[in-house]
Amino acid sequence: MSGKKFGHRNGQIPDYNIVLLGQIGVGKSALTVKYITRRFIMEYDPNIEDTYTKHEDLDGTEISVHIMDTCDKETSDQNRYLRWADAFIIVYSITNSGSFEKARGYLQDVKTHAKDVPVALVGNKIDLERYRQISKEEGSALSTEFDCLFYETTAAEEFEYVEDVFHGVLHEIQKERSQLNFQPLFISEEKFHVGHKGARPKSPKVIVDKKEDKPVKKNSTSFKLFNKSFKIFN
Ligand SMILES: Nc1nc2c(ncn2[C@@H]2O[C@H](COP(=O)(O)OP(=O)(O)OP(=O)(O)O)[C@@H](O)[C@H]2O)c(=O)[nH]1
Repeated sequence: MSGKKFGHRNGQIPDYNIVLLGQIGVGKSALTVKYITRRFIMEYDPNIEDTYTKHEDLDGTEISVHIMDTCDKETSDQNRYLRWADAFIIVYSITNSGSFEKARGYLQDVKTHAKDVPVALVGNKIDLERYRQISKEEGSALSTEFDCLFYETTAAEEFEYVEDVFHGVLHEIQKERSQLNFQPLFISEEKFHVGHKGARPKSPKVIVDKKEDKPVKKNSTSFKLFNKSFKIFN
């Protein structure tokens, strides 16, 4: 325990919210559960959308990682995650070219509606190399087009494949936040601005602590609005 930093504000452990998006069957649940439990579990109910929590040590600082494993439905409301996310992981399967096209659609949506939020494009199932339909070069080119991180991975083999993805994304969030700390914070009646970026309020969310296997409700953070605009320097 010694030498570990606990949070950065009010002694609280900082939250890192990650949303996984992608076509059904690409392995969003498998990647999430592998990251949380280090185990590969074969089957999940595709209709369940959960938020999982894991405590992490990020370069000696304790953080809470919250992962929303979405289910891909035409009717689903993007607002539930767009404003909540600190980062997105957009998953496709390297064995399914349709899922790659779907990933492109998600990249377009996220880059349009959640500008400046870190994004990683992830090609999953590289253990199934013999069924590959999307080359690494195609994946990399798409990530360059959308200026985001790129990984190929598998939930079915070593934990490190999955850990690399999540740690890369967590570091990206950390980088983004440290840049924001040096920018002026504007508070207006309408909305918050941190520098040129809109701050994302915390949505009410249900945390499923897999250790305890029961949902834990978290209160939403309330914001106090002022009549006038203030400029605060951190
Ligand atoms: N071989 C292999 N199979 C995988 C991998 N990741 C997931 N799968 C399998 O692919 C199927 C779909 O995985 P899910 O994790 O359920 O996919 P999802 O994206 O969450 O999709 P839904 O749960 O249907 O919303 C399951 O049978 C998994 O066991 C992987 O990296 N390699």
